[in-house]
Amino acid sequence: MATRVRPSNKRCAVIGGSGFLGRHLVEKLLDRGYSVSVFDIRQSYELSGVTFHQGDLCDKQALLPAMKDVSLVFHCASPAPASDDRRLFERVNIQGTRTVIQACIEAGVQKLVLTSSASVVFEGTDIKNGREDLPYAKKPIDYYTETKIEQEKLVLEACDKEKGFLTVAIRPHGIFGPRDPQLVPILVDTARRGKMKFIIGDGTNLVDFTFVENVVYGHILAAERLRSDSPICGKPYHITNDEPVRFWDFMSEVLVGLGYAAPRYHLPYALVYGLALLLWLLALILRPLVSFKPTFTPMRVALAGTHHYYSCDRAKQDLGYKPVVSLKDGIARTVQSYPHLRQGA
Ligand SMILES: NC(=O)C1=CN([C@@H]2O[C@H](COP(=O)(O)OP(=O)(O)OC[C@H]3O[C@@H](n4cnc5c(N)ncnc54)[C@H](OP(=O)(O)O)[C@@H]3O)[C@@H](O)[C@H]2O)C=CC1
Ligand SMILES: CC(C)CCC[C@@H](C)[C@H]1CC[C@H]2C3=C(CC[C@]12C)[C@@]1(C)CCC(=O)C[C@@H]1CC3
Repeated sequence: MATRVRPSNKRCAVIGGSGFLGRHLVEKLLDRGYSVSVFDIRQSYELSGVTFHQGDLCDKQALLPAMKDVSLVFHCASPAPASDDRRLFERVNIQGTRTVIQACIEAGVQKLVLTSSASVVFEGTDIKNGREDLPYAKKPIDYYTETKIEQEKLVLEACDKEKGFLTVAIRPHGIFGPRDPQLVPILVDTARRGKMKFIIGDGTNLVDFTFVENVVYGHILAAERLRSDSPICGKPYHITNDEPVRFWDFMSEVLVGLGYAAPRYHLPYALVYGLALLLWLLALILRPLVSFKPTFTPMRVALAGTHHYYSCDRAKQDLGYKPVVSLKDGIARTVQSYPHLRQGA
């Protein structure tokens, strides 16, 4: 009878490892002596110590080779939140995550770490220092978040100490850093089109923005602390910079760092939200005839005009988490990493 190779605890797989967070995670895992197999729908780089497997995570047969002899899997793949494609979110984030769980169990993987999102509890109204025991949003802000909720439930419910399959979910919020494809590029694009002049509301709302290396650190701590005798099995953890900041101060610092003017004029929140809703409806109705994507979607307006920051006390206590890069340094490193997005470049 063929003996089964015992998976090395320094061999792991990163699903979504070609993406923004995934690639930072892969780089840190290599630094810490892991060998990594990446599974992603695209291959965006080459790196020694990394084996790439290209495929759709909804396809179990494609996933299995990436999990061979692997004891630990990170799942940080998702379609981009900006997409409005409900069926795609359902297929990848819900059905695909079921497939990932089945593949893990079949391949003998012992630990699964999911990248969820703090937004699973956000309904577009203020959250101040929200803890993990807040209920899931009954009215999530968009399809993306709706499917992130189902995805998190699936992964946490799959945790089974008896069977030796352990799971945990990391809930980051507003990830930023070098190579981020959405926050800074969208901000700069909005500024270049002259639309970044206005502050929505009074500008005092506090929000978490989390430097990508802190998010990576939270994932690795969770993976390394995930044992059948640890309190973290089957639980979600907020990972933030633990420095809530005024949304508009953060945006202004990034904009000014890149040579653009900071927004100055205030507009009432209700007015902008109403207009964004109207535009969104119009875009929906006209979709068969013309396709346009409004910059200020109701989701973005809600994120820009309300308080939403989260306590990471549970991560501090159970994981020994503490941010490794301050917000100030994170912003400086991010701004430096985008020379091509500077004003006049
Ligand atoms: N960015 C943020 O602020 C936050 C992100 N998150 C979560 O963090 C995770 C990583 O996000 P981020 O790095 O920003 O996103 P990215 O889009 O940069 O990375 C996701 C990766 O997954 C890939 N992917 C998408 N669909 C599939 C599929 N069917 N099969 C295999 N791979 C697929 C993407 O490919 P392609 O690009 O071709 O689609 C991409 O390479 C996600 O789960 C997201 O929900 C949570 C909170 C905040
Ligand atoms: C046009 C402007 C008013 C604002 C531009 C910045 C936004 C693109 C970002 C500000 C907060 C970000 C955020 C996310 C995406 C990018 C922002 C809207 C997420 C929705 C990404 C996915 C998540 O899971 C939650 C994030 C919350 C914060």
